[in-house]
Amino acid sequence: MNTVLTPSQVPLPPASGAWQEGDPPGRRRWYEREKPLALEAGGELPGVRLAFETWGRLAPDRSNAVLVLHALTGDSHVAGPAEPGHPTPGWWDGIIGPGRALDTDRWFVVAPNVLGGCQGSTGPSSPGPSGRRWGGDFPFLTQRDQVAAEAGLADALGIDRWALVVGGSMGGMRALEWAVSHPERTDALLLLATTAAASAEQIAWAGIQLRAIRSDPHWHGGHYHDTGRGPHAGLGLARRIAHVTYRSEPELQVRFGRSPQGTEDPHNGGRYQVESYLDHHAAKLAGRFDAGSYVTLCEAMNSHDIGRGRGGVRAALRRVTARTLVAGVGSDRLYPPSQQAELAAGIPTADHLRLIESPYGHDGFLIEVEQVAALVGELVRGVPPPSAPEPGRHHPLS
Ligand SMILES: CC(=O)SCCNC(=O)CCNC(=O)[C@H](O)C(C)(C)COP(=O)(O)OP(=O)(O)OC[C@H]1O[C@@H](n2cnc3c(N)ncnc32)[C@H](O)[C@@H]1OP(=O)(O)O
Ligand SMILES: N[C@@H](CCO)C(=O)O
Repeated sequence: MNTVLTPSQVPLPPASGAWQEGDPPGRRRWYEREKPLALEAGGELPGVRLAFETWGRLAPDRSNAVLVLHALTGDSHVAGPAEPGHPTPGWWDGIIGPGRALDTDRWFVVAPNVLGGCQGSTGPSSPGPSGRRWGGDFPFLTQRDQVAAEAGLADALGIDRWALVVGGSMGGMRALEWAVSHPERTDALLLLATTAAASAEQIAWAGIQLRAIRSDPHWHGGHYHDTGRGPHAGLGLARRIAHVTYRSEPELQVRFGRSPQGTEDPHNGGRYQVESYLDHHAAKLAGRFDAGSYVTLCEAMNSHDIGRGRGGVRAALRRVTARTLVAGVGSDRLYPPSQQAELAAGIPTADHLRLIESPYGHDGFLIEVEQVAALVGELVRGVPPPSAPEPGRHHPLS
């Protein structure tokens, strides 16, 4: 039987870049899959566990469930204050909560940490079948495998269909996969700054980052978790490269220009401000994220092609029946709005393409909370209220 565990029932949290054995689990709970997960590329993954968080209460008719799917280095902590295991407030805190766009007096919001990740879900830093960490033996995953694991979580929660599935960037890939592989379980869909298939340039940027990590002498083919050292330099380099692609050229120019960092002299071994900024983001990620997970997730993103084995992208998009909004960020150079235009044109139930106005580039979908909240509001407006929970009785999952 698939099980859902509360923090006090969790026997051994998997170690990871951010969260080590013995760390307090915060408000996370865990779904444990009974059977191994059959993987798209062949083989299977045993011992699948997904960390997830929920907000609000599931209605008795289970009609008010919303699935929120995070991007590459995000996690299940979408809303709420900093807490044990999550040193920062939720990454979309302004969108989820009482009176907010996803009003938790009305909606039951579920956010899992992705399969292959390092914030409580099974990934390369988790113990494998031998009891040792998977490391470099962790299997290759696709977005479809990740969604298959999430479908198991939905089953365990008793959620037959999502009133809304929301995701940006990598989360948008999984949201789209939900709507294509489970149209009968996806009533509405919000796709932000994402694509139907990873493009050559996206694969190229991720490929360079993978090279950086694998070139680190502490990578050891992915088997570094018990060496006491990790490929932090490689991961930091990968984050620097990625972060430039996440922001826009005008933003970097206006914000940093040619300024030196403090009293440092770039003509004499010192750094420019923008270099210091990237150093900061590199160190921050290396301190909170597992390099093996980064590799697994980047490879899964590179594999993303919604049309694979489905007669191509156009045929796959025609399977979507959810009421859909697609939005891009005007200044996004990594996931350019032309990719979202393809989605909006190809999904029969999609409204016209929306553009988030932002100088921040791809990260605009994380930063422009008010505009994202307006899009969520547009999708959920008009949905009849779910049946109210009986006074004094809480659903066991809420
Ligand atoms: C720790 C966690 O659990 S994070 C939560 C999960 N993570 C995610 O969801 C990933 C998604 N999030 C992100 O990618 C990012 O955090 C974003 C997009 C939300 C950040 O966007 P912004 O708010 O615009 O941050 P910005 O790019 O301006 O960076 C600010 C940081 O740069 C630092 N900084 C700014 N200029 C400089 C400089 N010249 N030198 C060094 N550091 C600098 C700031 O001090 C600040 O540091 P802090 O974040 O440690 O407080
Ligand atoms: N900066 C974000 C967006 C990636 O698409 C992240 O690190 O998850």
